[in-house]
Amino acid sequence: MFIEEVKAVNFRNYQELYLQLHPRLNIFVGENAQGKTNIIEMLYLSAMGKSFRTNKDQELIKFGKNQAYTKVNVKRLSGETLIEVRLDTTQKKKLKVNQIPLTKLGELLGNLNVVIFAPDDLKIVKGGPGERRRFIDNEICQIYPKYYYTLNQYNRILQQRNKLLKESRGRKIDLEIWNQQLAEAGATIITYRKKFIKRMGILAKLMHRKITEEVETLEIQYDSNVPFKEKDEFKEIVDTFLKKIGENSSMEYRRGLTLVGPHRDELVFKVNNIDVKNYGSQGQQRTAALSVKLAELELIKGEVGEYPVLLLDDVMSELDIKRQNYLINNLKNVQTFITTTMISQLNTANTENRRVFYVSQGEVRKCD
Ligand SMILES: Nc1ncnc2c1ncn2[C@@H]1O[C@H](COP(=O)(O)OP(=O)(O)OP(=O)(O)O)[C@@H](O)[C@H]1O
Repeated sequence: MFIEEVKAVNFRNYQELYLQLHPRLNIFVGENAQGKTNIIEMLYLSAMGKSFRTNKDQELIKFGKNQAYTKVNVKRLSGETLIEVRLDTTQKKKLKVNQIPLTKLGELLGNLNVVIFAPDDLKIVKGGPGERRRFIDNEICQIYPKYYYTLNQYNRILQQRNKLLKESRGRKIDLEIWNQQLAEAGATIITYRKKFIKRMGILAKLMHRKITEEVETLEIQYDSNVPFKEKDEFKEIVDTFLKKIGENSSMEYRRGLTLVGPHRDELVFKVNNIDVKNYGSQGQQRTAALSVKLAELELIKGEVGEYPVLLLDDVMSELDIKRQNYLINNLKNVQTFITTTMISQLNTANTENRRVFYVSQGEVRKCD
């Protein structure tokens, strides 16, 4: 799939933006703080219904304005999809796909698939477990939109259960119904994560071998808080979940908190058998994160039948020339957006296969 056209009004520092894009490589060049990332953010918003930089939609509206509007045309094997987002300082955002208003954010997911790699993505490897869970959940949502509802449902049950535990002030209360609900929603999440992480691990390992020229081996391990066995299916995971709740019950009452479930899952990245979060070099951490992102391209293609769009925000300067070239020259069938401050950093052998845009103070000019 690829994005053919983009339109935006009063989005961040753009009063009006209209772009016709290259189906393969689009490079946005400009000095700092000119609006390059804002374009990536707008594309991400069209895919995910939210920004990757802020949870506050208001921040996306141009200073001094009350509304913002974005529109992207996506060409897919199945035809064309038009995605519109309307933001308002006084109302909830409105989403439309092919001119039909959506009632839930979840309905947007899957219309435009994107993979983003931004400087912050180093957190996937370097950050806390919450960052890794958020990353995995976002990826699964894109491929299986139903997962989004399960996550919401799980979080609602978790909140309610935590509230009851807190209010009980250490006294035993009847939580049986809540335990069952938590275990079922939780086991659904674990089943999705288990399947996804296994496939992602195989692909990321392959990518990582290529990028490191066969020198290093990446392994990704799903360290679930509910200790399932490899062969376990949903039913067995529910049973293990309930058993673990039973074992931790006294502690839960004491602490007034749910201690069992996928909200405490962890993901471990190992390079040549060493935990890269704690012992890896910066370069190893970055390469591990990049491999995961490239694996996602293949994963999404496997599920939806075509490559997603790749958004590379300001990452080129962090990579050595070999790795930059790998990204630019080996992703031939993937529409890629790159932001950079220096075009000379990029070695794009085939100049016909790309479009370069200069970005300056919220204005974009196409070059060559
Ligand atoms: N809501 C807003 N309204 C108007 N301008 C905004 C808004 N939000 C951010 N900006 C402006 O957008 C600019 C930042 O844009 P962006 O983050 O895309 O920069 P960039 O070109 O990617 O820079 P860098 O190379 O430093 O990453 C800043 O000038 C900022 O003041």
